[in-house]
Amino acid sequence: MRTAYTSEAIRTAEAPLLADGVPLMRRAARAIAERAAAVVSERRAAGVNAEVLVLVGGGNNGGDGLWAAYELADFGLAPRVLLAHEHPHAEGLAAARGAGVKIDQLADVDDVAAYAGRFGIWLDALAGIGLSGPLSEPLAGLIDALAAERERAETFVLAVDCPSGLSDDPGASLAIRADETITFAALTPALLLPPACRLIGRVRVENLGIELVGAPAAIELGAVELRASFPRARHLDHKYTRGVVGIDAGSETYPGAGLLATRAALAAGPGMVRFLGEEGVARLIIPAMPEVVTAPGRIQAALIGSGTEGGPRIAAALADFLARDIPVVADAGALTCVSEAARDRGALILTPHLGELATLLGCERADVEADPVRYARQAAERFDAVVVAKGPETVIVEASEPIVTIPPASPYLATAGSGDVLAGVLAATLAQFAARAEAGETVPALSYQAGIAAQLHASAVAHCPSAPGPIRALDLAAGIALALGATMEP
Ligand SMILES: NC(=O)C1=CN([C@@H]2O[C@H](COP(=O)(O)OP(=O)(O)OC[C@H]3O[C@@H](n4cnc5c(N)ncnc54)[C@H](O)[C@@H]3O)[C@@H](O)[C@H]2O)[C@@H](O)CC1
Ligand SMILES: Nc1ncnc2c1ncn2[C@@H]1O[C@H](COP(=O)(O)OP(=O)(O)O)[C@@H](O)[C@H]1O
Ligand SMILES: [K+]
Repeated sequence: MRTAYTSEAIRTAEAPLLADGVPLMRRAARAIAERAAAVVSERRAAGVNAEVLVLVGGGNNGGDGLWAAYELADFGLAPRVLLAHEHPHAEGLAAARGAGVKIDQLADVDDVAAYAGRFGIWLDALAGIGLSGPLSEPLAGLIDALAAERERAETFVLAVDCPSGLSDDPGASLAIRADETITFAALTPALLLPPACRLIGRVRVENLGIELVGAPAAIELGAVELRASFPRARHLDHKYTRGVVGIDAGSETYPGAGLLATRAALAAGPGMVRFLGEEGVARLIIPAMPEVVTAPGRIQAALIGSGTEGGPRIAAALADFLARDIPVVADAGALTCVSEAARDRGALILTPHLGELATLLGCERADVEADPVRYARQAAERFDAVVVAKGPETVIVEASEPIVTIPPASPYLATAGSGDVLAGVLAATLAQFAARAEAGETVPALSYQAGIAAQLHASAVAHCPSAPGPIRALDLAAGIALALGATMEP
């Protein structure tokens, strides 16, 4: 599991070490310089420009850069420094000067893009976790110019702590895209969450002995958590203790969604799947999946809406499910039926893709794509719900819990029916955790459970016969059972 902490939490954790005089900056600089030296060697071997420019801002991030320049000079690599601030870190500057590093002032440079473009490697140490508020000038203009030049010249960028401009806010986008980021203490939310996480390249965390305390701001669940947390059948289980899921999905227009969601729910291993949707869809499901039960009865979690366009019947069925005080996944058409007022009811889990999230909030899709976390948070608050925002990255928001995401999944998941499969897996997963909770066991938060389900969905791709190529949703549904089986191997 990867975790991200706010810059405030990181500062708090650093404070006692700094008070004890632990040389954190020197350690950070050493790690950066070692990695930069390795990049120099690789580029020299490839016969490409390996001249190093260190971009230095006014805070301790710039201090890291100056000390890294000192170390690089010590390695005999003759880096150059561009000071973007009038008052850079004094000790770092003295050390770099003392080591013979050539230093330029931004004010003396006519065309900064042309100047920086002469170097093959940039160390971006303009700003780190000390950034407060939106970027102001002259830093904003400098980053903008260098971000464009970097794409033109195919410079290798090594970000110090974070691409300058990104720390806490994953919606920030003004930054120089990095090939690699070396971050200290811990990841910050922007390094883990979209869209900022797309700008950081390969990331390594140099902990420097800094111990973070308290809950992280965001977590990334992966294969390890899927294996460790997914409920397994036990000797004394019967079908009701394994979890029963109710599904109302599919319609005359989109019957396939009902089939896919039901097939995926079965594959995710609950004790029973009850199909409670339209009769016409049930008539297709039963011959294909005879283990599905159509009789009403007890359920421990529900899915409603995949393959429907909402409307009064879905709205009433959603209200019925919620009145049972069980977790209810509202997908696709059911998203048009959720109301802000609902209280005293079971947990509501919304699974919008980014277009549906925009519709739900009455805003533009482009705005949601530019900052999915912010809008998922808004929806979670407004509808008192857990929001699973689907897209190139999955972002799951629940009040008072860390934001949950999963590692990058195959883009072939972007295929019709893939969301129906996720909805089925999610409801079946929630039913299994709910059954455990009923038995008195402590279970993780719903957002964590949903993250486990999303990871199972993503893992199923590798079990499709056509993987790593394009997949079809029906194979994905079958792949769920195979993925789950693989995680249960001893
Ligand atoms: N606390 C420590 O001693 C350690 C800190 N480290 C480094 O220090 C960094 C944090 O240092 P600082 O707290 O000095 O802060 P930073 O160096 O990250 O940022 C401060 C600089 O950004 C500018 N700035 C802030 N907000 C701005 C805005 N909205 N628009 C434009 N410019 C803005 C400030 O004028 C200042 O020049 C970390 O990211 C890390 O790189 C590491 O050396 C490890 C130890
Ligand atoms: N580019 C991508 N990379 C990885 N996963 C993606 C990408 N685009 C979409 N997905 C995933 O594919 C699924 C698509 O769901 P959805 O849009 O509801 O599809 P549908 O309604 O057609 O079934 C979601 O789980 C989403 O996170
Ligand atoms: K930086």
